[in-house]
Amino acid sequence: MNLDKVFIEGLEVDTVIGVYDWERGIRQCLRLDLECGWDVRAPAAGDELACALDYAAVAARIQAFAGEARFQLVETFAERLAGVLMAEFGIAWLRLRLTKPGAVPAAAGVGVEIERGCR
Ligand SMILES: Nc1nc2c(c(=O)[nH]1)N=C([C@H](O)[C@@H](O)CO)CN2
Repeated sequence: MNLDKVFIEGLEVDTVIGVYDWERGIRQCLRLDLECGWDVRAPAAGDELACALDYAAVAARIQAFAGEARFQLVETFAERLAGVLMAEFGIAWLRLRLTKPGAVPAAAGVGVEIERGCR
């Protein structure tokens, strides 16, 4: 079975995120890698944005979500964002990788990767 994807790679957003007191009053960077299952045959056939998954619109929604969010865990951020994107854009399947750079200084990155929905 084919699974076409629309992806956004390395999107950086600022948000309030963290479990410790010192993290509650600052904004930190999260880096997102998102893959969304989306059949591209119809948009490709018509060469029309209307039936495509508009990655610019998805990126703007992620930035707005991050701007409002105040979660403690990256798990919560990922889970809630996945729900918003699936509901608002009609995405049936997605994989979201969330990196919190610098959280563990000795590591290049730490975070979570989740996969939701049906392929
Ligand atoms: N599984 C997780 N572990 C940790 C998280 C998290 O969100 N998920 N967060 C922290 C702290 O906020 C840390 O990032 C501060 O440097 C620790 N562990």
